[in-house]
Amino acid sequence: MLELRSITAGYDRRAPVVRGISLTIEPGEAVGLLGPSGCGKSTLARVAALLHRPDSGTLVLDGEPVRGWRHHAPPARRTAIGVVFQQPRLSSDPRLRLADLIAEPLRATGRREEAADRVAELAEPLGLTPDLLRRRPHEVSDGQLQRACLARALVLRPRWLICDEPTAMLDASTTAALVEAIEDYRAATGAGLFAVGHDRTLLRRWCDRTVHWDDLTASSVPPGDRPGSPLAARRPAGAP
Ligand SMILES: Nc1ncnc2c1ncn2[C@@H]1O[C@H](COP(=O)(O)OP(=O)(O)OP(=O)(O)O)[C@@H](O)[C@H]1O
Repeated sequence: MLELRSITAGYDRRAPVVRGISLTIEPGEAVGLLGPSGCGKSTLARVAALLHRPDSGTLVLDGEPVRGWRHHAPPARRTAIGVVFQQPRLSSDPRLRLADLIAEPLRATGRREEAADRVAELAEPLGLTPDLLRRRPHEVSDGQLQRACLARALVLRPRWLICDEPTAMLDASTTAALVEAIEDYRAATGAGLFAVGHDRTLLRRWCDRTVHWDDLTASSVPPGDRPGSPLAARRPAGAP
């Protein structure tokens, strides 16, 4: 289970962008999160991916509260989660050929000898030909690079996948290929998915359950403070 409990997070402690959000994803469940641009979805996804330490609240991963973030997270924790970001170029080392980019997590965890087999296994269903695997990021399209980034996210066989608008800039056929690859991976491994996006139709098709940012925010605000509440209307201006 992946549980975000009362998470408050952001880039300035005095003005957090995520405020007291709670969300639970059951093992193997696919949950989509919809919301307007700039509301804090990516920030929450980064917290769930152990990439952004929240100001307060708890992330419980497979029954254990997370205490370390980024490079302070224990390797077993980090490798339980695969992440795909919106912009593949920002998350790819431009010096690496696609085959090495996909194998990067294996090298980083001392499993270099598995690289050749695992890259071949992942590349074929994603349409990454041997020719593409030899190229560097600037020599491939965004869609081809995003396919490689998805393969990299799957290479350690994570139990959880966090996808932050991975198909936002892609055409319909690349989107379909990525979604199918993720669905196949989940069917084969039972991995859970937390997908953030704007595309309601895609998320609804892809996920077991879709939640809207406003609903998460509403449930984190005491009833009397919610917009439209008679209690909120009666509250004097400036009252806490
Ligand atoms: N590194 C950062 N430093 C300061 N502010 C940031 C940083 N990253 C994001 N923000 C701000 O935090 C807020 C939430 O951003 P976030 O990327 O989480 O939103 P989002 O819901 O994912 O948006 P979108 O759907 O447009 O990707 C925005 O106001 C954004 O400008």
